[in-house]
Amino acid sequence: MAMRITPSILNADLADIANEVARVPSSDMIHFDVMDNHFVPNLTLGLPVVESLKKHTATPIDVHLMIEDADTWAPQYAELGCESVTFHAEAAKAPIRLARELRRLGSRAAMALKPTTPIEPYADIITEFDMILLMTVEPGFGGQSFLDSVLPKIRRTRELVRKTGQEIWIQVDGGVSVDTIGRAAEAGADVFVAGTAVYRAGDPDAMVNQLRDLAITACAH
Ligand SMILES: O=C(CO)[C@@H](O)[C@H](O)COP(=O)(O)O
Ligand SMILES: [Co+2]
Repeated sequence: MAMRITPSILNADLADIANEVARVPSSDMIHFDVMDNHFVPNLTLGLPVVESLKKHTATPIDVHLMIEDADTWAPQYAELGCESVTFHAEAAKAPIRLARELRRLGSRAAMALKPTTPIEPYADIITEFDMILLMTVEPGFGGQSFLDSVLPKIRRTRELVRKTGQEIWIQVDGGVSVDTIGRAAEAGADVFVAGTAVYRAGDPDAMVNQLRDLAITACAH
């Protein structure tokens, strides 16, 4: 199984985003956290910044929308050419319609679940998505500790995905590091967001490659 690493620029120097992205050329995607201070108690960046960043990088953009009105805003990120757009199940009013709209606009469609939101109510609709994001911290801030309590949900989601026979990525986000990525990969994740671990490393690009190698090794066992 391919293992993908997507550094979160939330933890980079936000006054120098284009250069921060250029520091991690080995990344499979760049994770862009959008927060509205309603769905989560924090405020970050939005559409105009993504639009500018798109002109500076060819690396696919993986947008993570932590906003209340996902149905209105998510398609606009797809229209800007973001390769993957993730909205929260807890926020979307019409997740199936929204997923189809994102795909129609040429983006991969993804749905995120907070740590305590179960996957089972969504079992019948996961084929509408290209990726399921299982949060391994409460959304809102970088630099938190990985929640091992989410590992059984990763396993259950991997089993649901296997039964569909489709290639649906399982992403984890929050507290992913050299110490935790193996457990997440072994449980069934194959896309890893890493903010602090990458941007606090002495060599961020070497860290991207190290994390990917650790995930591959863990998955092989
Ligand atoms: O979505 C979020 C936080 O809500 C994440 O994408 C974090 O930005 C990841 O940061 P680390 O936990 O890796 O430091
Ligand atoms: Co995120």
